[in-house]
Amino acid sequence: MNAWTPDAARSAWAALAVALWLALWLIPWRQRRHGHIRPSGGGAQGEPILIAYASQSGQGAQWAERTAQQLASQGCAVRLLPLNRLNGAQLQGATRLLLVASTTGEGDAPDNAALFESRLMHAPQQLQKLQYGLVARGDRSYARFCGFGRRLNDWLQASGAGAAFAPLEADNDDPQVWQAWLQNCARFAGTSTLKGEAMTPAPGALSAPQAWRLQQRHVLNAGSPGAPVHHLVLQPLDAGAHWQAGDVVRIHLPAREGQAAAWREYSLASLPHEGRAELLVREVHRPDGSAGRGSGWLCRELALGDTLTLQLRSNPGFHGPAAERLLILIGNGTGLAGLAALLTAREQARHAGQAVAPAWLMFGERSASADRHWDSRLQAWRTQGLLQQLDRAFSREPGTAARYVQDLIAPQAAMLRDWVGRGAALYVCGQRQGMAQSVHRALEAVLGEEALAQLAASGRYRRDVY
Ligand SMILES: Cc1cc2nc3c(=O)[nH]c(=O)nc-3n(C[C@H](O)[C@H](O)[C@H](O)COP(=O)(O)O)c2cc1C
Repeated sequence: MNAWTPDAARSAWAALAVALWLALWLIPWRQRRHGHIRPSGGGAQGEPILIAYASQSGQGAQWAERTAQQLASQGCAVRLLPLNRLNGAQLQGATRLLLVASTTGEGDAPDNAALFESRLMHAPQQLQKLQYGLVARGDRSYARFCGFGRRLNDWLQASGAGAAFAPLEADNDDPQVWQAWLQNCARFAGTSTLKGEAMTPAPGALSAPQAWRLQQRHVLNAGSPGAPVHHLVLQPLDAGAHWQAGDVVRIHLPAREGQAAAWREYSLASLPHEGRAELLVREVHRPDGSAGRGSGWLCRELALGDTLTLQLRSNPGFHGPAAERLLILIGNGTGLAGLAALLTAREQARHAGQAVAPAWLMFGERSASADRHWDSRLQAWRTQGLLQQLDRAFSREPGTAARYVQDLIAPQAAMLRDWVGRGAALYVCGQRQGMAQSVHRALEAVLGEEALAQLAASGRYRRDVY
């Protein structure tokens, strides 16, 4: 379970967006206080219904937002917030709570709910006054389907809260579960039946499956003590593939003997104007020596020229800040792909004549001689001034030279504070366990827990970790 602040960046972004939307369209500004959303008709009395969400890539946050919009349009007072924003005292005082709980990792809580889980869910609380409704969201191809939502429901039950309706489980955006959820929420709120707007993915959230071809593949880190990292270049067979920096690709792994078809996600390192998709894929070797399903297929089995099926997935939680904002990028291993996309976007912005603020990259790998992935690319960005500062840490160097990426943070505390003081955004990409947790702690030590939480809440601290 990763450590995290009360406000995970991507869901905070979604919360800000919906708060703005609601402020503009649903309610007079003077009726909005401390996140409480009261209907313009003035029909609802008493405490607003809390709508809390746990969402990593934003789909669950969208469910919560649309639920809030629908209830507000029916005259209910609602308050929308990421789960980390709820503390024990608020919960004990609350009477009505709706929860949208997605799962990430291996049955884990999303970043914007992890703190809630670690602070509150280790033991039952006194929640006898609370009535709640819950929809758990996940993907049935994962072993721990809806793992976090199920744990949350078990804990609410153990804490004496009353389920207003049987908890629902949705395989991604399952439209039937969405309809059932909306109807249950309407009954829970005591409003007339809600409209049941179809929960199709947001425009562009997930593209239709497309055929692409494997054009190039080579190992970037020959001689590394780590597993091989492959640089893959894919070419679309048809025109019209669109994505932006921060987005991910979902690759279809065909069914084969004893194994159903599956999907695997990878960060896109390139942008569509380059006419190709670049990925970094590290070979996974299981303890029994066999190859990981996705990496084995992509790095070993697929031949150059072969076609594959993929979908492009919008990942708004990791879309870059405005080009004129200072940018601090932190990551390790194949996380460089997601960070490189953000730098490529800045390079493109500069070519388009926009003012671009400098970036600073802190990157961790194992070997100083073998693991300088994409060094020439990084050096070119330095020469262009896009990358003002490049710091690398290598963990398998002899003696005191061995450092992890998180070890780069404390020695540069003054510069980091200065950049953040001048408005820098922090983007972290790579390994969740280990790297992202340690980087988070190091950033907290330098910037302060509260300040980092504020950065997350305002969308200036974002992570794409796996
Ligand atoms: C890296 C990753 C790990 C995931 N792990 C799980 C899991 O363990 N169990 C599960 O049911 N779903 C899992 N999912 C599926 C997500 O729960 C599902 O895609 C959901 O729609 C994401 O919702 P969100 O956008 O609110 O985060 C995972 C998805 C990703 C990208």
